Amino acid sequence: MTALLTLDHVTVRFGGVTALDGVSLEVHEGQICALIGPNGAGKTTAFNAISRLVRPASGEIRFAGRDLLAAHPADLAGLGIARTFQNLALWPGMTVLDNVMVGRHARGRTGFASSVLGWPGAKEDRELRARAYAMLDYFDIADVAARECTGLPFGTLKRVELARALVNEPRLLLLDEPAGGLTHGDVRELGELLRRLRDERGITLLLVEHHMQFVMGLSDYVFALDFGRDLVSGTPAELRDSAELVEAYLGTPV
Ligand SMILES: Nc1ncnc2c1ncn2[C@@H]1O[C@H](COP(=O)(O)OP(=O)(O)OP(=O)(O)O)[C@@H](O)[C@H]1O
Repeated sequence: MTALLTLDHVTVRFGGVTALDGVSLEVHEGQICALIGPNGAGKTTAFNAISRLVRPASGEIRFAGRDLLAAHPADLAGLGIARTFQNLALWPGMTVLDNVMVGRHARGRTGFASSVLGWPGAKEDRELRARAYAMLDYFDIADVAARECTGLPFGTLKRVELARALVNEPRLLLLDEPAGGLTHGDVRELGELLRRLRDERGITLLLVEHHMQFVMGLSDYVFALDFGRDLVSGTPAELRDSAELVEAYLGTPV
């Protein structure tokens, strides 16, 4: 299997705090992988390093054979990487459709303003609109396309964020706590949806998640961090009885 994403001894420091300390991991094409670990373990920092929001002090990050640390952060969408955020990063006063269309501007020639404001002239704009609708349809939320995000149920907004990330047709999707704040039923549906994304669209997924049952039921491979370091990694079956993992979570059974 080919590694799509590789972190090789990545260290990130914030002043005197070492948030990541020589972390290494490999995500293979077509896998659903999870990054787990107690609060402050460095999971979000790892995501931020991959997304080029923070710069590692040392180490390498490679994506599809390219040195990601040499790429400009604005190029990530073009390279095929998309992400969602722990706290929804949607524009509340904009419609669902416009929020999804904004996700596409990084790849098209049509600018941000013309995408959002609907300036004329754009064959590309019409195609973008059609793509955004298709994504909303895929996520079963096409009926709220014209609604403002304000006031929509949290589970729906999570789907809007997913649709926005996917409208760029990424190869790798980074999901920061996708199950956070969802109801039991929403979590189950999300799991099915993510599996379909992998199976039907070939998208590789890396998620940061605290919901252990969700992680262990969904992932092909799991990486656990603790205090910014690699703790253990393996398939959910391999990790189920991991003493290190149980200890890291202070005795909480996983
Ligand atoms: N911008 C920052 N400035 C200073 N310290 C930071 C910054 N971001 C993260 N840290 C520190 O780095 C460490 C790792 O934080 P990080 O948010 O990556 O952990 P996490 O595993 O995602 O935690 P959680 O599960 O609570 O989201 C923590 O000690 C945190 O306080």
